[in-house]
Amino acid sequence: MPVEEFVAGWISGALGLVLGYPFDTVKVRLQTQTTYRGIVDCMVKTYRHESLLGFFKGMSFPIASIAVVNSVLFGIYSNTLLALTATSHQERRAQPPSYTHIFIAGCTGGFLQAYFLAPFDLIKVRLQNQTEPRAKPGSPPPRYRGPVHCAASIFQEEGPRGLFRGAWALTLRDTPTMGIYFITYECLCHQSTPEGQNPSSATVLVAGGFAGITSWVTATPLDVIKSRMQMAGLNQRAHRGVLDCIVSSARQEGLGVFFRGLTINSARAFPVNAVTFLSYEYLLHLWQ
Ligand SMILES: C[N+](C)(C)CCCC[C@H](N)C(=O)O
Repeated sequence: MPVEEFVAGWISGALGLVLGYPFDTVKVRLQTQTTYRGIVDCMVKTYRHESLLGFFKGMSFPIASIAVVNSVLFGIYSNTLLALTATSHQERRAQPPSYTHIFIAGCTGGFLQAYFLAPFDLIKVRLQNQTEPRAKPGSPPPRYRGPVHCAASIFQEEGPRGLFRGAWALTLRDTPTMGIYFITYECLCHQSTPEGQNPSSATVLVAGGFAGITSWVTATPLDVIKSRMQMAGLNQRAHRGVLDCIVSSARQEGLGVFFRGLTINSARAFPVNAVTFLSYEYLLHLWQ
C-alpha cells in the first residue's frame, strides 16, 4: 500500500486548511452571531478588534485532526483506485481510470474518512457555537474550556457514542460528495491536458478549486442537518433521526435553511482545494 499518498494527503490538507481558516472563522461568526451586517463587515470588525490573528483563532486542533482525516481520504481514494484499476498514481496519466472507478474510489474515501472526522467535527462545531465573549471576572465560564475539555465532557456525559453524534448525517454528506469531488477534479484535469501528459499547475489549481465548489454546493443541505444533529441535546431539542431533522427544519424555517453558509463556503472551497490538490500532486511528483 503506497504510504506516500497518505503523507501527501496529510500535508496538502494542512496547507489548504491554513489558507481557508480565515473564511471558516468568518462563516462561523456569521452563522452564530448577530452583530455583523455581512461578510465584509465581519472581516473589517474582526481585523480592527483582533488584528490578523483573530482570523486564526482555535486553529491548532483542526490542524492536528486534518492530518488524520485528509491522509485517510487521499490514501484510501488512491489505494482503492489501485485495487480497482491496477494502476499506480504515476501510471494513471497514461492509462486514465474510468469515471465510475473514480467515483467509487471517491465515495469509499469519503465514507471511511467520515468515521475519523466525526468526533473532531463534533468538537469543532460545539466550540464554534460557544458565542460567549471572552471570560470576564465574575461572568459564568463557557461550557467547554477547550477541545480536550469538550471531548472529555461529552465522553463523561454522553458516553463514547456521544462523540459520534451526527456521524450518520456526516457519512451521508461525505460519501456521495467526495465521489463528486474527485470526479470534478479528474474530469477538469483530463479535459484541459493533452493525452498522456501531466496537468499544468494552473490546471490543477482551477480543477481543485472547482472540485471544492461543486462538492460543497452539493454537500451544503446535509451539512446543515449534520451541524444541527451535532448540536442536538445541547441547546436544541434532540431529533429522532436524520429524516426527522430534515422535515422539522424545513417546516420551521422553509427550504432556504438547506443553503445556509453556501456563499462563504464556496468562496472558501476554491482556494482551499486548489492548494490541497496542487500540493498533493506536487509532493507525489517529488517522491516518484
Ligand atoms: C465533501 N465535502 C464537500 C464535504 C468536502 C470536500 C472538500 C474537503 C476539503 N478538505 C475542504 O475542507 O474543503
